[in-house]
Amino acid sequence: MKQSSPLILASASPRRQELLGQLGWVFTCQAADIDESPKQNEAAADLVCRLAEEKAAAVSSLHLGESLAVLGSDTIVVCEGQVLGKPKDAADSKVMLSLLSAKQHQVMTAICLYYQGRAHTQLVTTEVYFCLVSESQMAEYWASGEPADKAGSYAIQGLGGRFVERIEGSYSSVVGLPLVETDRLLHLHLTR
Ligand SMILES: Cc1cn([C@H]2C[C@H](O)[C@@H](COP(=O)(O)OP(=O)(O)OP(=O)(O)O)O2)c(=O)[nH]c1=O
Repeated sequence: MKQSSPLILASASPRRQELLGQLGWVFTCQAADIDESPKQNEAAADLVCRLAEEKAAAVSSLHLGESLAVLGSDTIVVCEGQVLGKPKDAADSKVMLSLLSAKQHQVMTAICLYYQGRAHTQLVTTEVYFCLVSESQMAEYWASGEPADKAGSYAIQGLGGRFVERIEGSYSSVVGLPLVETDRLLHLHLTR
């Protein structure tokens, strides 16, 4: 069956592009340029949902009058009530990995499908358990270049996988796009 509406993934992330590709939907990509700073006293769940919605809405607004669907997504790491985005530098990365070391934290990914003027949003939370990470491992890891564009300063799918003892929840959500929930959301509102 033909897909009902063209679909745009509002993202510059090659990981999200690859994950959405796994689901077999036909789509194009367009990066959303939004301010990702949190509001004062904004809860983590509210922040990640708002950013996914703003990414989808921002790309939608570039296509006014066109009948298309836009999928936005955002990922944050939350540990002991602190929200971790992407690290600014090596020192910031060390602070983040020290916080995560030998502890449990949450990875929250929100997805938002913007379609026919409405936002359909879902939050997926995964529990991640880190092993002890030494200072030399933190420095070596920063030097690899991998943590720089990753929320919480690690990538489970890369070298950072060595820090992850176990997870409870969705692996693909930690990488940036929860496969089951995204497919369900798209099927609910679009046909193909
Ligand atoms: C925790 C973790 C995060 N990440 C990534 C997922 C997200 O791409 C990134 C968090 O930044 P985001 O701001 O969610 O996304 P992005 O800037 O990469 O892409 P865009 O806004 O254009 O869609 O961290 C991993 O790749 N692996 C991990 O294990």
